[in-house]
Amino acid sequence: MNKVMEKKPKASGDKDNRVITNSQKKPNQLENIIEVNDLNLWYGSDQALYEVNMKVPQERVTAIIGPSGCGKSTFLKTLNRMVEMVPIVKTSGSIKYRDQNIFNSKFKEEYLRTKVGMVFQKPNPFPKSVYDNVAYGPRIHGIKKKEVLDQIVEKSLKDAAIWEEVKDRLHENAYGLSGGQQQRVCIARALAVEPDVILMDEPTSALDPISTAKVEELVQELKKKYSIIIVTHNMQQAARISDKTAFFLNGELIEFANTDDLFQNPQDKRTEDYITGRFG
Ligand SMILES: Nc1ncnc2c1ncn2[C@@H]1O[C@H](COP(=O)(O)OP(=O)(O)OP(=O)(O)O)[C@@H](O)[C@H]1O
Repeated sequence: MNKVMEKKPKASGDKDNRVITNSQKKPNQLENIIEVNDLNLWYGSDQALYEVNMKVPQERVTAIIGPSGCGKSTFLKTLNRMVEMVPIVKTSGSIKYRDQNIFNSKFKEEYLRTKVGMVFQKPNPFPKSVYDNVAYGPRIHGIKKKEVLDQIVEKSLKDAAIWEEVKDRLHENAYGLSGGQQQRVCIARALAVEPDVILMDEPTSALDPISTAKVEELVQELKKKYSIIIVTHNMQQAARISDKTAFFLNGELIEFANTDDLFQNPQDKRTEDYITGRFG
């Protein structure tokens, strides 16, 4: 049974390869928007997550790191129950979103998906105009008035830092945009239904360095209003943009701490080995 390590000062260790972070935040002082308690998950008879406990702070960036196959994406997709689209999935434990257990039968999945939005690894705009991509969710929620939709589209595109680039191309197909622009349109699409939490599954892994930098900057802006949980293979990225970092290994949450602490003073030898590049 895995419990996250308690923080204690560490005497020594090889720090040569460690990632240096610049976050000065104190996320522990914030309210937690999501609380995961004793979460286990199985794909059929194969267990993929073991007794995960995590409190996700509000309006901060939480990074999920760990080697391939350790359960990062599974964990992320469990937070909005998208993982249950795989019919053989079973879970135990609880995940509370604003103090309500999302596994409770009374908790509406559509509401959860609105409040806990998701952005995927590869930009996946619909084969529609930029405008229709962003207006898609609000229209499903019954908003029909053009002026209201216009406002939502503009605000969402502005919040996703893509408005200036697309304001004259709103009615062109989103497929005509660059990959980085498409990803920000997808972020705008997620924002248009007013989520609280945005799950990002390696959102920059298909992007070039300039587009990656823009999305990273955007994440820093978005955390003023949203809570962000981001899976990344890139430890430098986790160190640059996150306030808290969770290290997963073989389906267990090995360590969850303020990003500075996790990278500079890991409490578990496995975390230290991973962040110093000894495996993974
Ligand atoms: N749809 C599925 N059906 C069965 N097993 C699955 C399914 N999706 C993932 N798994 C298994 O669950 C475990 C965790 O996979 P997951 O994709 O969550 O890891 P990950 O850390 O996100 O990996 P990566 O970094 O390579 O994307 C792996 O053993 C994987 O084979």
